[in-house]
Amino acid sequence: MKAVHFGAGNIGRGFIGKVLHDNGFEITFADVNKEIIDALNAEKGYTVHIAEENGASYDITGVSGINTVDNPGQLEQAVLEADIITTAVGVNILPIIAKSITPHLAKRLEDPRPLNIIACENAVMATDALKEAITNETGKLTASNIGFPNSAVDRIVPIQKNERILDVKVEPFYEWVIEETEWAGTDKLEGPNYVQDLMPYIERKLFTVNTGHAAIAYYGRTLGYDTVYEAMTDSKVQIFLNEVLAETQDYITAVYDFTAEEQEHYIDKIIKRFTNPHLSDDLNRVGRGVMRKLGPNDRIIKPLVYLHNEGENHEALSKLVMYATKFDNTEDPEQVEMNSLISEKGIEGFLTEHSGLESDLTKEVINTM
Ligand SMILES: NC(=O)C1=CN([C@@H]2O[C@H](COP(=O)(O)OP(=O)(O)OC[C@H]3O[C@@H](n4cnc5c(N)ncnc54)[C@H](O)[C@@H]3O)[C@@H](O)[C@H]2O)C=CC1
Ligand SMILES: O=P(O)(O)OC[C@H]1O[C@](O)(CO)[C@@H](O)[C@@H]1O
Repeated sequence: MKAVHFGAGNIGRGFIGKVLHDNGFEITFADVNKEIIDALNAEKGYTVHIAEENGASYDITGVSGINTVDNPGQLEQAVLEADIITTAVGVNILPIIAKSITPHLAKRLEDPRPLNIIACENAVMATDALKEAITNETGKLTASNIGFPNSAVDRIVPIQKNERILDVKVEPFYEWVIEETEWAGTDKLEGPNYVQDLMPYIERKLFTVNTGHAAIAYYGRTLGYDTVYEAMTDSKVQIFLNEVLAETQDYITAVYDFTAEEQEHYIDKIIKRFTNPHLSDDLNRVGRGVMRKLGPNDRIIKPLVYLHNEGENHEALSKLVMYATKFDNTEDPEQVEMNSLISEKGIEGFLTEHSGLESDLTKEVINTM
């Protein structure tokens, strides 16, 4: 069984690569990072270290790399042989990945073996976005051997520097939930959970793990912290995190069938993950892509707008919007763009135009500070 995985970064190597390897796949990583691809081709393997006391280490073998900048032609053979294509590149990059896959797809689909294509990104229904970008180029795909399951991926993998460039340290917890209805073929992966309806799982994850993380990053930075672990030692951050997650709990339990008790249990588990002393996770990583994170369907604005419309408490999420607009990671191009939009249009103009907030909610958000 062969896999092509786009994005040989932290999640690619540390999470998706490990699951595919454990399922017996030979993995070809496709990436624009020459150093990583050269190392994959030289080493043919790497080690995943679990970040806990006496944590285990797992050798991932049978891997290779394609540099999609220097050798895009090598993708053809890899796609033709693939049983699965996955991505972990960042949701904004998916249209570029679509352009890499599309030229080889028709020929691959003449082969009756099932092909599943799955985007493993932090966004609601990211595979749908990848599928749309692909079908914009190919027109409607009628082959019955192709599946585009959406998925939710959850494993904290900080930016890190290791002695061996490919090795990667990951938290012990992981969850990969896949949309069963869209899966092509009968051979499923061991490890992921397959569900009929993904929305409850993806929104619960995005609006708990990722909203919570955003709260630590954006508020923690205003208090001068650099890492999640440091910020979580401050009771002000803990209190704010609890307030934010109580609000998103109201969203999750109102919109889906999770009970308050189930959600509280889920939150407890996640807060423990945020205080893992064996991981050092930079607030700049957790807060990266600030414009994406302030988008209408992302982790802050969607639950905020819902709670506002329902007349429910949304004060902590409103403050979180303001902390996000004050983030200061000028190495992130999205931060630079946001700063320039805010100086041109003001916070009010930015939140109305970019986040899609109605003017009454925009005013309310601004007045929380
Ligand atoms: N790190 C984490 O804890 C988690 C990250 N995610 C999501 O996983 C995705 C990847 O995140 P990370 O692995 O942390 O990022 P990363 O920055 O470590 O890896 C992304 C990789 O994609 C590559 N890439 C960029 N443009 C590309 C292109 N055009 N073609 C091929 N490769 C390209 C980069 O060179 C890099 O190696 C993101 O959507 C993120 O939101 C999801 C859950 C956890
Ligand atoms: O990867 P993104 O969407 O930029 O956001 C970082 C978030 O994703 C994670 O990497 C994993 O879920 C979290 O650490 C964090 O909440």
